[in-house]
Amino acid sequence: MTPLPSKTARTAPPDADSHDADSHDPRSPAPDDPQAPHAPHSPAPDGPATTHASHAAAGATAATRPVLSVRDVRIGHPAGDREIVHGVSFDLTPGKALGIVGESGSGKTLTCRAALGILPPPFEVTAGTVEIDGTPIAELTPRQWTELRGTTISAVFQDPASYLNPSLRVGAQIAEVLRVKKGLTRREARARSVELLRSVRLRDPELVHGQYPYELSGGMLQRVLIAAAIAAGPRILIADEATTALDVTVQAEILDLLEDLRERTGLALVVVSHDLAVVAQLCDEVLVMRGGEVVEQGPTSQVLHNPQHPYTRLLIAEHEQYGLDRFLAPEEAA
Ligand SMILES: Nc1ncnc2c1ncn2[C@@H]1O[C@H](COP(=O)(O)OP(=O)(O)OP(=O)(O)O)[C@@H](O)[C@H]1O
Repeated sequence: MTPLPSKTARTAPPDADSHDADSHDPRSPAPDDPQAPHAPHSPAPDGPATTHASHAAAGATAATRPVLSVRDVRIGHPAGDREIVHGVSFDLTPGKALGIVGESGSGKTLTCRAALGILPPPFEVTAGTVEIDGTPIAELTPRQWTELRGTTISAVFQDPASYLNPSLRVGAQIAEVLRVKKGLTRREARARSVELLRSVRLRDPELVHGQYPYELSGGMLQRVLIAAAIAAGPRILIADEATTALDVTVQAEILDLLEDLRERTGLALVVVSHDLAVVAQLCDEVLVMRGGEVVEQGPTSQVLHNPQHPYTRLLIAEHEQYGLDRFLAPEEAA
């Protein structure tokens, strides 16, 4: 657990540049075309404790129109008749951040993977819809997915080393994203990838650009992966336990970086973390999962200060042992 000040108490230095930089795990395999069936949204009969306000489509402006909309998504193994995630709904508008917390195995990662169209077989979205920019992802062709990934939606997962090609210099891997996704020339891509490495606050970006993954620490690799993930200027970034393996100082720097991107570029964030401190710092809204169910959902300060579900209270109680009050702003600590 990482005691950190709340997002209202932190300010991010405006030095990072990235929004028209780029994208996604350069080595990640092109996922299959998600042909998951989808059904019209219907409210869960016994839904979570929630203060989540759904967006009225009519009259929504660009700023209030969700870039990512998840509607009662259920994930399971159709052949085995086994449902793992029992209905998740949220809307994410530009510049907003949603935190997903909950116990191990509660379905956080599968929910993210469903939104990215990369559910591991044999799992499928068995009901509900995911829309990116108003388009149901179940209708996307593989080619459309290829275009969207990195440029509209991108992701950073734990264990960055497994997402980078060990035999290629890291700069070349970011440059490749820029060439493929942004059509930059080799020279432009190199310059831009150095800029990106600088934007994620790597101290000697020129040097790092020419290094191989094995030459970098875990924190440096995670920054490289973030640089790759934002290189094509995505509008949505899913960070799944992206800072979990890092030491406290590096974690704080990366959270600052994400917050900065969100504020400066309108990047919409989904942050999966077991750490309520991370969510308190970054997220406007939080969704609490347990056993594949959303047990509580609402504005972060409200959920953390006035939890309605016993499991949320338990999570908070566990964190309080580590000083929850230290990462909540005084005015929030009602
Ligand atoms: N590739 C897979 N093959 C088989 N089962 C899987 C796979 N991925 C996830 N599961 C199962 O699906 C359930 C939900 O997993 P998921 O990874 O979404 O949980 P999580 O909340 O992200 O957990 P954690 O916090 O430990 O990462 C778990 O029971 C898990 O064992």
